[in-house]
Amino acid sequence: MSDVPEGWERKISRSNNKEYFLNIYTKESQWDMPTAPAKQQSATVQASHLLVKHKDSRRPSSWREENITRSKEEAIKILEGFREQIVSGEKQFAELASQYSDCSSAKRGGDLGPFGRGQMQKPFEDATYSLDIGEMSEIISTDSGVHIILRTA
Ligand SMILES: Cn1nc(-c2ccccc2)cc1C(=O)N[C@H](Cc1nc2ccccc2[nH]1)C(=O)O
Repeated sequence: MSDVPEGWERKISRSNNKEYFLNIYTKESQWDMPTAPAKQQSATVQASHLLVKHKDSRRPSSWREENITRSKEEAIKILEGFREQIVSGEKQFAELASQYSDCSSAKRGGDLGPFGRGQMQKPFEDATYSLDIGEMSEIISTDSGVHIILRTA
């Protein structure tokens, strides 16, 4: 049986008895035989966010409010309040995101799913990639509004 490149482990799927390959560093798996040593950093990250839009947002409208007129300063104050409630443990991130986020991901507790570099607005991408898993960002600003980000994977 041919060996696998460095960092990969051969496994047998319990669901269909087929062979698959596990990256021992990132715990990502694939069906195809790897042809190179396993990458030690995952290409994608996963995060949830709570977005508060303002009148200068790229699209000053959301599922919560048809016409958003608050100023950026007001949006930051609102978001600071949410961040304090999360840091104190009074509220959970997903609870506040689902109720107050101006992003349509609110319906998933703010979860954006996995994404790689080049997919999200740069300030958002850089902030997420600089977080450790489980860490919450300070308030960051994009063309969409102001956000707090919780990195989840
Ligand atoms: C990037 N993205 N993913 C979703 C999403 C993901 C999962 C389930 C439902 C919606 C919504 C969006 C999105 O761009 N939403 C925009 C607001 C917004 N702008 C963002 C900029 C960066 C990251 C997330 C952002 N979300 C909107 O609703 O006006």
